[in-house]
Amino acid sequence: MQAKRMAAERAAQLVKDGMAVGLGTGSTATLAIRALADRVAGGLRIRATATSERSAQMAMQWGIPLVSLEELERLDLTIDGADEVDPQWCLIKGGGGALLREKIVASASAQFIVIVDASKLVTRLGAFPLPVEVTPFGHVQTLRRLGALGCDAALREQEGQLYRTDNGHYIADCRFADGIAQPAELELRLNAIPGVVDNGLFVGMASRIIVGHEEGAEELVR
Ligand SMILES: O=C[C@H](O)[C@H](O)[C@H](O)COP(=O)(O)O
Repeated sequence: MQAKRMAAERAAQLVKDGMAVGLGTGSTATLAIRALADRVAGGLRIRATATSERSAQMAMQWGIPLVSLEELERLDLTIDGADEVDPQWCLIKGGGGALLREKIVASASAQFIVIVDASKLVTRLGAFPLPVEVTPFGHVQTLRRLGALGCDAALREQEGQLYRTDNGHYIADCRFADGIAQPAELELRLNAIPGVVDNGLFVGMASRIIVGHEEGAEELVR
């Protein structure tokens, strides 16, 4: 947790007065929301929009002024975690089920700051099952077509029920036995399947990657 905190606190320092900020989802993003809340309590003036109901709840509780994405022309910066980061800065996200809103918010941001601990750095994506958000309608067909792309696709469950995202969809966690060789191509192929709303591959989106360690944080250089 300390390493995640180091990355989160470094990212929170990048936020300047007057910025519109996207708040990510997950344990690392939560630490960034906390760090930002402390800065807001100290006088920083920002407007923020959240990538999940959970993050919105925390931000509200901790005194960060929230607006809907629709009220913002653009975002200056979004801070979010990731499940895997490869050497080309391609990401897998969605372990917490928030990938769709995360991708919408990140793509509306001038800067997308990714915060991770070193355990998230991989040479090839795919040891972490790729989350794909699918519509409940037709999901059996959709999963079949996902499987035809060479993965084992299983619907995510939570407490014995099918997991539902904040958008009311299911998540199919897709395991590719040999990992993901071509993330950019796979992202497009997945999204071309009817019934797929979006997938957790984030390609060419990260502006900065901050890696936390026990004693500090470093920025990856490309
Ligand atoms: O849907 C969740 C997000 O993509 C998270 O940012 C991702 O799963 C990383 O979460 P954590 O910081 O808890 O490892």
